[in-house]
Amino acid sequence: MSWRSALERAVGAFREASAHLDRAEDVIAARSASLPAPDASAAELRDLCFRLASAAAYTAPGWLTQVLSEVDPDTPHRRDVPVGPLYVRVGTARPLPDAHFPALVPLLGQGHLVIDGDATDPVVAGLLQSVLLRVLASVPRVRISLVDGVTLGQAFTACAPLVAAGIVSRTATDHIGLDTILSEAEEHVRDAQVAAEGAAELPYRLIVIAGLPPQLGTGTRTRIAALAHAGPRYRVHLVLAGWRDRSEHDRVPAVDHATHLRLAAEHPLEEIAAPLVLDPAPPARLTRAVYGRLAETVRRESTLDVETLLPGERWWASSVDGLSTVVGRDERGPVTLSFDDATPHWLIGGRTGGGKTVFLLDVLYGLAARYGPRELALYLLDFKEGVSFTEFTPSDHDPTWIPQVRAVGVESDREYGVAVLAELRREMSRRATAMKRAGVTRLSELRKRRPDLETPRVLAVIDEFHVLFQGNDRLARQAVAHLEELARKGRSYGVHLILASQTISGVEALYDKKDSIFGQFPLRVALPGAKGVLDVLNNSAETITLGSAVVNHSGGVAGADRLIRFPDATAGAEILAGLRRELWERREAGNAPPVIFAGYAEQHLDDDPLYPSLGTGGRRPLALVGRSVDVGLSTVSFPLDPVPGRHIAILGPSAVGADILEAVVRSLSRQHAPGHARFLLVPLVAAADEAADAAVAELTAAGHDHTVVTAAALKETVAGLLAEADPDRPTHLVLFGGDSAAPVLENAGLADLRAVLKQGPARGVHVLGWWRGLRRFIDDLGGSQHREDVACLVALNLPGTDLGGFIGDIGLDWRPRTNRALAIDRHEGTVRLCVPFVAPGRLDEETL
Ligand SMILES: Nc1ncnc2c1ncn2[C@@H]1O[C@H](COP(=O)(O)OP(=O)(O)OP(=O)(O)O)[C@@H](O)[C@H]1O
Repeated sequence: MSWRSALERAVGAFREASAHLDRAEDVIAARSASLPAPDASAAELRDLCFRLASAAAYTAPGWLTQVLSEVDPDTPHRRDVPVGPLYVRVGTARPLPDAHFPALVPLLGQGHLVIDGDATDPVVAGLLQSVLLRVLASVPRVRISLVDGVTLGQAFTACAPLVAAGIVSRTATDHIGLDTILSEAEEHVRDAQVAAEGAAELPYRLIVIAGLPPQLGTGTRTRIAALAHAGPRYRVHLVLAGWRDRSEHDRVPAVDHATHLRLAAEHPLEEIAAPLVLDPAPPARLTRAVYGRLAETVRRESTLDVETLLPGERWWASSVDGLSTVVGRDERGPVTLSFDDATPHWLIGGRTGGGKTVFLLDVLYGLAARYGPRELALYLLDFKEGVSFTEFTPSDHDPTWIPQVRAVGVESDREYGVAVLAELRREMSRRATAMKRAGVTRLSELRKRRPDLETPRVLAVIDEFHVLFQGNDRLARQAVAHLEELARKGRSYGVHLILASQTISGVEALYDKKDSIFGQFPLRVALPGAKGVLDVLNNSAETITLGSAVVNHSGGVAGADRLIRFPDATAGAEILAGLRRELWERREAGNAPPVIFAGYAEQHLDDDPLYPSLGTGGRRPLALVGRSVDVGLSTVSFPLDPVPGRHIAILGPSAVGADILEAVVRSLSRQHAPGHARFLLVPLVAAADEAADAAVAELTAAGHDHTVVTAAALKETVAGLLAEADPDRPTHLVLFGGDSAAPVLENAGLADLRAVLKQGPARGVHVLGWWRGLRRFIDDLGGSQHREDVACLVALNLPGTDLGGFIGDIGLDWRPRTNRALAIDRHEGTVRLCVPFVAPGRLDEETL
């Protein structure tokens, strides 16, 4: 609000208040002037009552003073906040049986109502319900807290629709609930004391206590009295029933600014010297109608549309000083959160179904609409089953993508997560080097000095990040090391993280550090059911509902919370599809679609980016076996050159072994001109027949010199291999089931095979085989001391310890799993986790 409108509003409030004062003075003057003398006639008293009733209707208009049993349930509730203090009717004063006027008490903006009886007395329960209805129907956005320590919440059962709509919190029925409410109110007062806004900007807060919970200490009663003393100035008010001395020695403290209602007294309100009939509970029909409408209005007004998060103009923002986006709204309006020096990384928590994915989508679309690809690069990683981030990638029905997204991992392996973190670290190093060369110390300076360098802010989102640390193994240690480095240095290099999880309390690996890595995550977002995201003493996320979040900029400490609501991005699917297309159409030429790593997906040779580019004439033909689990999903291949050991052994009983061998043959087929290489295909086991047939078909179609060698002819073929070899015309001996070769080769044939393994590559002969068992393979080699004879290995479902023992790496961390293989090149010293090439549909049949 501008200072001018604030001033105008204050002047208006002042005028209205002084008008109230004038009116009140008139009423008092009229009343004292016309107070009946002891012998005054009943007619005069009736006239006075009439005038007091008119004054009351004027002072407390509409819902505040009407007789509720006479109000039409369709009467609308008030939509604008009334200016000036509020009086509420509590009953009817009856100086004569036929003369009466409404009895009002000052409440909001003024003081409190204190009643000695509690809600176990139906008269008090009825009165409380009537006061509550009057206030709720008259004052929009009033914050109400309910306490009923005497009838287990029964006094407020009519409020259920309001609780469901989040207008009032669930009734507290014990001293713990009461303590929480008092703490919130005290915090409200403390915040208000230091807030820049005047108290008139604050929402009203009304605490209605239907009766104090049993075993309430004097401490709590003192707190209530203190709140009553300080509250009205900051718009905190109480309706306090059951406030009476317990005994002569156990007295309740005095409550300042209070109007006291003493039920048993001759004149229950001492300000009105007349008998008083308290208002009964409002008709249930009326309460239902009003509360139902209120709940509906709040729901409608608080339903946020994802469009409200998007800027009017796309890609206008610069990320030099950070990234900011609107994530939702609170009672003061839109809430913007940032990635900058103060809050470089965010930690988000929430139970399954608590809205984490939706919140992340809100953030990502908000950022993608504001910052173009030169300002922002996104890496999105999800470890759980689901489709969280796939909507940013092209699909069959929507070929568009979000141009800022570099890589998306869905149902990712931990190795993929570590690869992404490693890539981000490399990016930090590149930036550090560029900054040194440019002689600057800040990324913003680098961007100014070297506009030619692309240095967008990088945001990596890791959903269910705790999975990275499951296992407490080598991988977990790598993840911790990467994360620590990124968390500590990221802000200096424009690299930011969002870690999201159901809980962070289980991630001990990150707590074990001297200073917890989470200290680098000052911005916390707690969604419903979040555990460990806020400080242990901060329980504000415990009661929030779906669609809301507690945002805390101070590492989750109590007192620094902001309750926001955020829209359901999935409900705005059409808007977001439109936005995606719009951003996609704006992309620059050369903007590549994101690399997608879907953990569950098969990899096919035909879809490999390298495969179509393979041609004849290369110096070292590449045998393609799969795609690496790294950020770019690079192709895993073994170069087949004349160096000893350049043979390939695929090891493990999984039928995927045959598919890999087929991919090897097909990829080599592309790199030889017909007649320039020889393929000898040996189908030895039924499990490989399909793959062997497909390989034969491929070689036939390509016009290659190839022969299908039967088991019976294998011995003779192997015996002649070296003699017939021609280094300029390579020979590939392809064993589809190498484990079945030994019986047909017999000792002499095995000796020939071993000679081929030793001397073959130099003469252009390479053995490519699938052995279903490691033992058999080692025997065929002539013992593990000959393991160097086959330098290229693809391990499938072999126990990690057996494999580690064979390759001489006892620390090898290999846990066989479906759709994964370990590609080992002993010459290059690489061990790469990969998704092997399979025949389409293979995984439907494959189980480990
Ligand atoms: N702001 C919101 N308003 C209304 N509904 C919401 C909101 N946010 C989420 N929801 C609804 O809650 C459900 C769960 O949301 P979401 O998928 O984001 O949860 P999650 O925490 O990611 O769960 P999981 O971890 O199981 O994937 C969805 O059906 C979604 O429509």
